[in-house]
This record gives sequence, C-alpha cells and structure tokens, in this order.
Amino acid sequence: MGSTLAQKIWDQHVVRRGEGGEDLLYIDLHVLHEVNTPQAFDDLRAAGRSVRRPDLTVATEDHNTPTGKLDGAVWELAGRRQSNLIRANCAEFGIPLHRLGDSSQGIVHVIVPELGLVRPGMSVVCCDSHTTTLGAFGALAFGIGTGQVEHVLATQTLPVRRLKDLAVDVTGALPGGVTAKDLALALIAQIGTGGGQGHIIEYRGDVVRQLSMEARMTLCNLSVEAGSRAGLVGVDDTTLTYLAGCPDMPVGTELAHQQQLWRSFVSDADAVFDKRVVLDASAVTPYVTWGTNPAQAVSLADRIPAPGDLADEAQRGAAGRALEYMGLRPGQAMRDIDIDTVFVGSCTNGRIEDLRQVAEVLDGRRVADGVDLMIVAGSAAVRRKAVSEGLDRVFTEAGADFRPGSGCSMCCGLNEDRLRPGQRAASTSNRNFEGRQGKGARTHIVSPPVAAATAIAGRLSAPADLT
Ligand SMILES: CC(C)[C@H](C(=O)O)[C@@H](O)C(=O)O
Ligand code: SF4
Repeated sequence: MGSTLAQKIWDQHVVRRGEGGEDLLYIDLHVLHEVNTPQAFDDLRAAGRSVRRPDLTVATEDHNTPTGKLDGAVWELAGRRQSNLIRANCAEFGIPLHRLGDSSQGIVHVIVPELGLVRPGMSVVCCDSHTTTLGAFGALAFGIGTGQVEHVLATQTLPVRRLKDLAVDVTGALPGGVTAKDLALALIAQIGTGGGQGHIIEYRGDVVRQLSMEARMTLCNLSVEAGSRAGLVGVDDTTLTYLAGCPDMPVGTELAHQQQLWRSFVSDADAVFDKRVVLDASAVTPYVTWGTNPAQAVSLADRIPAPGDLADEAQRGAAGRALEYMGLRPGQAMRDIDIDTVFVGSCTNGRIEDLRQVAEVLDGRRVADGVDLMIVAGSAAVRRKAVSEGLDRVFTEAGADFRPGSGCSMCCGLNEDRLRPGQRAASTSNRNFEGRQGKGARTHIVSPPVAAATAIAGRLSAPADLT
C-alpha cells in the first residue's frame, strides 16, 4: 500500500515514535512573529537554554505593526512593545528578523514563500494557525502554541499527535469569476468548521492542478477554518516553476537534482485516505459569509438562511446569535447588504495575484460614496511589485487607500487598522468572528473580485453585477 503525501513527510521527520499516538518530529523551519512568542523566549531564558538552530529559525513583524505612513506613524504602544520584544529576543538569540520598514518585511505566511524558505517535503511550524498556507508547496506546515514554540526553539523538534488524512477532491471545472477563496468557503460551508478536525487535508484533482501557487496558498490558508491541522497540495510543474524563481535556489544540475527529489512529494496512486470529500467546482459561485464563523456562508446569489432551516440544533442556535450580532434578518438577499468598508489584504488574499484581480475590477471605476476601500499588500515585496505594474495608480484613481506599509492590518484588529463598532466590512481575510476586525464590527468574508465590486457598488456584489 502506498503512502499519502502527508504520511511521507511525517515519516521522514520522525525522530522518535511515541506511545499514545504522539511522535517526536524534526522541524526543518521555525517561523516566528511578535504575537505569542515573548513568553516562549522568557521561558527559554529562565531554563538557561539557547536556541538550538537559529539558522532554521526566522522572524517577522506583522500583526501589531502600523500600515500608515511609517515615518510619522502613531504606533500604538502595545504594538510597539511587542515589536521591541521580538527585536530584543531575535538579537539575543541570533535569529534573523524581517523588521518593519525592511524591504523583506510582511505577513509571515506571505514572506516565507517569497524568500524561498519553504520547499517541498519540509516540516514547518509557526506560532500562527494559518501556517497551513505553506502546505501549497507540498510541505507539512502547521500552527503551534507558545509552549510548543519554546520546545522547538530549544530542541528543533516537537511532539505531535498523529493525524488522519482527508482527501478533498475538487472535480469539474472552475467557472469564470470563481476563485480559490470561493472554493474554500464552499468547502467549509459543506463540511463545517469542524469537518477537518484531527486531519490533514490534501487538495487534489484537475481543478487544483490548474490553480496558481497563489491560489493554492489561499486554499491551504483556509484549511484551518475547516478545523484541520494542515492542508497541502502535491508537487507538480507549477510548484517547481514558482520555486525556480525564488531567491537562493540552486541552479543548473543542482536544481535539477532538487526538482527530481521535490517531485516525489505527491501521494502514491494507491495511497489510502481516512476520509474523502468531493467538491464540485462547477457548482461553486462567488461565496460570501453572512454570520460569525467561516462556515456561515452562502452564494452571493442566495438569501440568508432561516436558522430553523439549518440541519442541527447547534447550528440553529449559532445562526440566531450570529444574525443578531451581524444585524441581519433571515431571508435577506446577500446582494442587498450595504457595506461601509472594504478591506483587501491578509495572508489569505494579500498576494500580487489578488491585487491584480482587484485592480482589474477597479480600473476606470470609482469607489462608491461613503465607502472606504483599504488595500494592504501582504508584504513589502508584493507592494513593490504592484507599484511596478502600475496597480497603485489604478487603486488611487478609483479612490482606494493603498497603504504604504504591509502586514496583517485590518484582518485581525491587533493594530491601528480597525473598524468602529457597528461598521460593516467586506473583507478578503479569513475570519469573521465577533469583534475580529474591531469591537462590535461586522465582517463578511469575500474573494478579491467580490471585494472590489462591492467597493464600487456599496453593497455585496460580484464584478458581473457592475454596469
Ligand atoms: C495572532 C495569531 C496567533 C493568530 C493565529 O494563530 O492565527 C492570528 O494570526 C489570527 O489569524 O487569528
Ligand atoms: S493576516 Fe490575519 S490570518 Fe493572516 S496571520 Fe495575520 S492576523 Fe492571522
């Protein structure tokens, strides 16, 4: 019997098979940001230990950093303190840090691929749940908590409970105007926020094969919102082409040798998965959330469901509470929902391809009166690329605020970019929990083209709705 991709990577990293279903895994790359790490460093210091492999560790500042004019920025004290801590900790332990203002700074899951730090077959951990993004490269990448960060810092290993394999077969063909974000939202609506629990998802099928690396990253990013620990895509030509363009890649015969090895990071044809889900891409349309978890989503063409129509008791209760928080009524058409803010960015949809999709819709149009459109590149490199392609002009002429900085921004409300209570946003990010984008703020998760069309129309819309 063959192995799944996840099993292959797992087996290659087992340092010690544990009893009780937990194995000690070797970690190839450990990524840090300013949230959730100060305690780990304090504990490390208290134990008198050093960082075992600073050369396999890398850090960035992204969650708490401002995105406004960096020179005169009023940097909130709490955020500045967090940055001061990661700066001091990285300096003390010899860990490379991509600081605010550096040309390589950005959201952790955006800069790691850009810098060519993630490669097929690697094990990667980070103090952040959306580390799943990196699975797009055929790597086993997942989020860890503060205590585990200390363990990896000290030993470069981590005890991890064995996980099951869930195959998500995306069949059919992707209709025009439908993105990886819509696929992910449709999947989560189908299997629920707990559908992937205890599993590693592998996305398979022709539709996935045809997705760009950026789109695969979006898909893998949202794996954690389906409750799964990691999400991955097997290596193919698309992966290899992307990697060949990354900095510090080998060249010539050395690259060819690596590529041959990387190609082995696919599931064997006869691999057995514990569970299989089929998602028919042909039936997917632009998806939008109406509630306060990512599974509370419907097609933009639909209406908000009546809680009473939902399958189980828990879902009904959650829907009632969500509608109250969101200030919405059952039966309301999604297209009738007015919004006042649009946020384009985050590790889900803050890459160059996302910004291109937004620019395509904005080109020659104006953002609706009373709507704020904020666009934040996922990294400084993405921003430079956007400028070099003239996207900044399109954004500015449309009336958008293309922020000078890059980072998590309004995705999480952990910096100055926040909504006020009662404000309603269409957001290309990945979480719509209560208060996620600011206390009392309401979030509708959407794809980049829907975000752009919504900014123009002033209510939830797809590009096809615009005249
Ligand atoms: C702050 C961080 C730990 C958190 C995460 O783990 O995902 C954040 O990135 C998020 O998206 O909620
Ligand atoms: S962009 Fe949002 S989801 Fe991604 S790491 Fe930052 S806070 Fe988390």
